[in-house]
Amino acid sequence: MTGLSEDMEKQARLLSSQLVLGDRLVEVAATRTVLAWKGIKKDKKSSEIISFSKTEHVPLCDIIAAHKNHINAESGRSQKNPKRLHQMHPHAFTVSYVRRTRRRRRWRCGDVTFHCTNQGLCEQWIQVINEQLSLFTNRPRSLLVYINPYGGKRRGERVYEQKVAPLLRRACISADVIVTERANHARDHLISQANLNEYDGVVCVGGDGMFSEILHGLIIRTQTDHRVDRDRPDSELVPCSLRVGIIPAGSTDCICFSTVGASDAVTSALHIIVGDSQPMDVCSVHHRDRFLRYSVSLLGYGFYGDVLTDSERNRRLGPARYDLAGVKTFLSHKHYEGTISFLPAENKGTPRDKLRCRSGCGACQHKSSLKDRKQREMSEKTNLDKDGGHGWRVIHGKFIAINAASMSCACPRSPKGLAPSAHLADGTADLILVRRCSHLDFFRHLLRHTTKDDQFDHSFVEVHRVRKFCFQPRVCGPASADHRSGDPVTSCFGATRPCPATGNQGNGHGRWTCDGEILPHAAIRVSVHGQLIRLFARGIEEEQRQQGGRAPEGPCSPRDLEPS
Ligand SMILES: Nc1ncnc2c1ncn2[C@@H]1O[C@H](COP(=O)(O)OP(=O)(O)OP(=O)(O)O)[C@@H](O)[C@H]1O
Repeated sequence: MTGLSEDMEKQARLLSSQLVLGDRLVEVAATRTVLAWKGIKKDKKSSEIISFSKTEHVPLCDIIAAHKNHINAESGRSQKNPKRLHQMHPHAFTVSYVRRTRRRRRWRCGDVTFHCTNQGLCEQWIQVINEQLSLFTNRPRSLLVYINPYGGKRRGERVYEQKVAPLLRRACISADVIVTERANHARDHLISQANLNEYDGVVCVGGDGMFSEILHGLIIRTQTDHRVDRDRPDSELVPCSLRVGIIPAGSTDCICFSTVGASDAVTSALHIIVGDSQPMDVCSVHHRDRFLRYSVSLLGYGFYGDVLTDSERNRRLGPARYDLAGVKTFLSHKHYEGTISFLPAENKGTPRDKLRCRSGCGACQHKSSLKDRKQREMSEKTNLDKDGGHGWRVIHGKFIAINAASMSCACPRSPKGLAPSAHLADGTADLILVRRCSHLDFFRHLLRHTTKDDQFDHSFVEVHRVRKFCFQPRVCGPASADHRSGDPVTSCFGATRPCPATGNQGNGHGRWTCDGEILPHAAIRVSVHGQLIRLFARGIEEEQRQQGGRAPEGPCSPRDLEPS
């Protein structure tokens, strides 16, 4: 194996031989972690080796599969004389692998075809590579796919058939596909019908609304199977065992963008194939002792709740409905009065610490054990503090918006997101309180979501990293006994006489949007459940800039994914 780099030499070689790649003779070696090839140029007359070209290598964890290639001409695009090549080297195999493109964080499938004269050698290569790939136990073999045919621009089925299914077939992953026939079809099927033992993961083809259905289906099914009462706000929820893949095909693909870094079906499919795993926190939302919904991205009261309520009235306008509703809600400039109580997250950084949650994020690595969680619950119960008792803080005020983000909520329009430093899986949410302010000030705050300026650097905005929070809209008449007692949790739901809505001067009830759905109650209680689900994703990768500011092309970076 002359010429291959030293550390490759050190690794146990599985197979090496001289093959033909295009018009070059190459030395090819497969080790336990990498497939490497290096070209040898020969003098045409003497057949003597005159130079070596650069070594190319693909980490084994980025290889999708190796296949016998019957049609040599397929690989003949770059060859001067494919017909002659076919006669001289009639056997060939193609290795498909994941490669980065120059477009931001998008992955594509690359192919490299090697030719040889010997059929046995060709088959040996295919066998060895596929045997090594089968040792990656994190890769799915069987998937349950739900497609929303009406999501976004109604391209879900086409996107799946044209872009995703061929890749899954190439990677030898089987898929049972269900095209949904109504809203909540996927959720109900997961809760009561799907035989989840048959699958290694669930795939959602649609937007954030469709993902929310799958999320609810999986969490509810898991809690039911483990006899957990989800109506109790303090129930310890059991994490879901199946991972979820998101193929973006909706009008809002915020969750896909925030966990993969791109809204691209092929990129998402490749993350599923290589078996990526990204844990994610989930918020449970209750009203009194009644479960309302789960949330993984944004719980928004006031401005965002009003935008969504208005946009729902104009669904026929498609994605443009959000822009229209945004302008209308901004012009109406409503504010709402209420009390927000929250339990701050200690030793978890702050929403303004500028530490971005990126692939391999240190803050999200730690998974707290059941013992840790029990200890924390105990200390929350015993540690009294001056503000509200039991470690809770209480703020009363008039707010234009109250937002709780469990992730950055990045999207192509706001690449840093609503909560730029929020983490995907650290067991906390970032609570953003925008107090009543002038129209112009609110506009400045909104504008900063699209620029590099700090959107929290305003006197009327405050942010807190929290584990739990409650909200109680302003009530008319005397406060209840619970409210007077100063216990923030009971007082959240103690007051029962809401004020009637009074137009745009505040005091009326706003509505909460929970990952794009409107909640039926304004008084809610929210708890963050750390790492309750896992996605086929790896978080947003830092872009490696080359001179000229472009991301490098080539295979994905080797990760510490070793065959087990
Ligand atoms: N077959 C179906 N018919 C009608 N509605 C469906 C169907 N399948 C799923 N849905 C519902 O459609 C809603 C929107 O789906 P999805 O998120 O995929 O698209 P979207 O265009 O991004 O919508 P949104 O922006 O409102 O989330 C989801 O809440 C889901 O419950």
